[in-house]
Amino acid sequence: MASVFRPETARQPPVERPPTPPNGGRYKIALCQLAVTPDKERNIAHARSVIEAAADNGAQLILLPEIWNCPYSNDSFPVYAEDIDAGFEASPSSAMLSNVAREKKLTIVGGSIPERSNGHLYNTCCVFDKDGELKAKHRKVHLFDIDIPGKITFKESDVLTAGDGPTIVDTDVGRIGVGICYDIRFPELAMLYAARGAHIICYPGAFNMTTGPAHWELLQKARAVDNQIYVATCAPARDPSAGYIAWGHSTLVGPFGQIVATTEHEQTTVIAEIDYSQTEKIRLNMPLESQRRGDLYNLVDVTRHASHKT
Ligand SMILES: O=C(O)CCC(=O)C(=O)O
Repeated sequence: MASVFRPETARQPPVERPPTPPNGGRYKIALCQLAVTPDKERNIAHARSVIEAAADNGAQLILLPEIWNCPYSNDSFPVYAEDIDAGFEASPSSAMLSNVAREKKLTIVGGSIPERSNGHLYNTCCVFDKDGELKAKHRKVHLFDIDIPGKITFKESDVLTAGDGPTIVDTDVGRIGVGICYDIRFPELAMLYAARGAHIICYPGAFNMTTGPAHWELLQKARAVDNQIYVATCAPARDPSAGYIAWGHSTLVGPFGQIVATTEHEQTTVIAEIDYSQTEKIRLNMPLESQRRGDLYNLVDVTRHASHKT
């Protein structure tokens, strides 16, 4: 029996909010919109230097793009995949993130890389704490399978396996929910994170030249405003010569649905201030959580509509 959505907001008392992180929940986030090449070593070295520069500019939370260590393509995933569970020697991308997190005392939501595990490939985001410890691993739960004829066709499920759970993790900069790119299209995941007390949802992503202009900003604002929560996204920089052309536009959206900071498509780092007291204020001004009518729209009974085939 498949059941994809247990609306904790409707069925359960709200989860106790985690304590506000140090400094009243104020800190800087860096969205590192990296240029990605077919040279993995170069991508890793480049990412490291960008992260170091962001740290030197005061960032405490780093967000990287979806698939930052290789080109985004089904052909590349098996070639560049790393076995993260086999230790850092088997995963140079994770090793670098762990080292730089420890050295610079950063929380890193490490974008995503292709992961190989037990004969499967995943699109995986690793979260590191300021001691360089791997705190969580999110495997993209909704694979990007779309076909808009003449515009964009992609079928991740030809190569990748979907992850089997949401990922929420406590860090020095608060409780973070993680989704990867297409995951942002599914509001239930963001609702679940909000209900579990997340301060911010981070989505590494790589929208394209068709769905990017149509939906990228809209989806970020929707997830933020519905849940009165910070939403951060980070995309690769655009490479017009690549097989898959990314939209870029890494963005931080605040809990009122407002754009706090954003950029165009070139390689850059967006550094922006997060202030969780804003979230508290907006939730007091507009107390959606306590006004929710779970008695009217309890969505537990969705099993007959649910399908999860991977
Ligand atoms: O949802 C979209 O339009 C793009 C998603 C995507 O590019 C991805 O999941 O990698």
